[in-house]
Amino acid sequence: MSRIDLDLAHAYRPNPKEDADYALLPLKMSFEDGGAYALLGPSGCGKTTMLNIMSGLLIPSQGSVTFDGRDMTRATPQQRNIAQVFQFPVIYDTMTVAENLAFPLRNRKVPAAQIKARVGQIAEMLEMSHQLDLRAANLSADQKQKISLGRGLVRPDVSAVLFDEPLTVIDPHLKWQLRRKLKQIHHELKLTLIYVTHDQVEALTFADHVVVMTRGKVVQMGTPDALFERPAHTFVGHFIGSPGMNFLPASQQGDSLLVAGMPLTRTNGRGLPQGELTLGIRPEYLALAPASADACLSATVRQVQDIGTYVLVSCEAMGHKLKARLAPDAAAPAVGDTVGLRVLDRHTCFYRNEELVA
Ligand SMILES: Nc1ncnc2c1ncn2[C@@H]1O[C@H](COP(=O)(O)OP(=O)(O)OP(=O)(O)O)[C@@H](O)[C@H]1O
Repeated sequence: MSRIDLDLAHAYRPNPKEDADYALLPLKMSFEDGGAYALLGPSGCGKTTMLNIMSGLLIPSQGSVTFDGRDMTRATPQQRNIAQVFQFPVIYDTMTVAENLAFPLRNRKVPAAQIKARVGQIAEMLEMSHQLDLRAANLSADQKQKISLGRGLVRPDVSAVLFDEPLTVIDPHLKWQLRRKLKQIHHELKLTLIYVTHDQVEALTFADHVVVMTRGKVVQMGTPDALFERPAHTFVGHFIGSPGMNFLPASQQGDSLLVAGMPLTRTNGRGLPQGELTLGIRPEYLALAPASADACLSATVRQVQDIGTYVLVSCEAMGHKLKARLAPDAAAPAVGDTVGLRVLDRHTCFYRNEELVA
């Protein structure tokens, strides 16, 4: 296994001039040895480009890739010793499950006894021990993709295992089980795993560190907790969470903070910079108060939805839409009620030019 350092940019077109010409804007980041990472972002944000640059399928148009300090920018996937799992199964239909799992080890001339032990271990982890002697051709698409996952994980000596949306073809129930399973496997095998997905639940359940990307830019790399509590960029606040963060225009003027044009405090204990800001507060932290409560924004309740595990209250304040998530047993307001919204709380974040400032 290796620590992987990227210091690069990539444009598919020659002579890139503006940001939009880059599939990956200049970035500098490290993947630590033995970590479980997810690359998360919407379609087209550059996840696969980054993964292919790490695996050696693509050479970056600028900069370098190093493994444990060694320059690997132009090394082939074989030289990098990387295992890759794709969206669709890559297996041999004519072989049995055991032969498929053993294949990457046989290729490396691993002794037969070690192959048997490792194949047994991986099959057990993926709950495929009872299928080892079955021909892959006779298995369902789900089961075939499990073999692909197993083949990716079977070699203990790889620099890293890269997964590109590996659960796309998996049935939703099994998907849920496999996400957890992969996390468990990571703890047991201690391999460096890098997992591409556009699904936040998949990223947050699997990874210890999530790299959030948008429009070719890495906007935050952090633990699932950090992405939730302190989104470094408004995109992270909006993209992570269900529903995403609420945003309101704010302005610090002297010692007075205006939110959506309303003066809410006359102190600046948070050390906010003067001038225009964007206030962000997650629906989980947006508390409702009586309409007359101090330091609250007055709002009208537009919708109350019982989602089962929580109640979602949609409000409108000064023309801005906000959502609050209440506990299922909390007293919910009625549609049309006027309520106070406590938008200032220790969880409130402030942004300028989309970047977190306080
Ligand atoms: N071979 C290519 N030639 C030219 N442009 C490309 C090529 N591959 C990707 N791109 C462009 O680079 C950008 C990033 O694509 P990339 O596939 O890395 O994104 P992604 O986040 O993996 O998206 P998806 O989830 O849809 O695969 C996109 O604008 C895409 O159109």
